[in-house]
Amino acid sequence: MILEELKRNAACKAVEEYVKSGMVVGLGTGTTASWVIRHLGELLARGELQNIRGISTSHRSTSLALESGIPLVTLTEARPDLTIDGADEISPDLDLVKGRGGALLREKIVAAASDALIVVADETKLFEQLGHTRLPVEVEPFGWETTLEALSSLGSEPELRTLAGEPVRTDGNHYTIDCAFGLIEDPAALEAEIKRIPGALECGLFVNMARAAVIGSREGTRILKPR
Ligand SMILES: O=C(CO)[C@H](O)[C@H](O)COP(=O)(O)O
Repeated sequence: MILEELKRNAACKAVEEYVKSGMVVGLGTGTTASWVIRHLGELLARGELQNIRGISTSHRSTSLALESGIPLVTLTEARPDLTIDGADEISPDLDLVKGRGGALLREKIVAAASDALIVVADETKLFEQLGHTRLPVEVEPFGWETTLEALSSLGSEPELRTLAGEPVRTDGNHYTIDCAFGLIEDPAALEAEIKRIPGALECGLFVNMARAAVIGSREGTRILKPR
């Protein structure tokens, strides 16, 4: 089974298990979250779900939601009953690393405003400990070099995210610094340390936020709860 099928299976199961008619749903960003948006659109078109409104976490997800026929609202108008989003790493406590897709600040704002966060992923995202991939930190472009130095002094190897030699801009017009910390012993403590840096707007550690993870694997799709 190819990875894309595992992501799709997880996304469809999460929608069918957790989304009820009338809900406001936070729409994540990334390839797995895209399957969530498509499946929500299909169920709405078939009348199996009704009166769903989405709150999007990125321009990409906004375009896909509108193409899929999902009416969108903003956080000014409503709060999500739940958010379904992908992740780059998932620990047994369901702590997460997110942000490889460049939307972590808006994703965290929407997830924090939701009654529940449900993660969707394929089985390659499960780890005993977080820190196998670089931890993304969304930063203010002004003085980003000093923010990079501060992230380095926390013990990471930080790297500004670039494309064709230019800094990549998030939807909020910020930069992202990807930090190699190695294995992370205490995600909550690291998150707190990073957030003390003035130019660091938000980091990709989502600690104690996910209520469940729906995981697509070759043996089937399963739902994990925090350990
Ligand atoms: O955090 C994210 C975007 O900021 C994504 O949810 C994360 O990178 C996972 O993406 P994918 O489902 O494409 O593997």
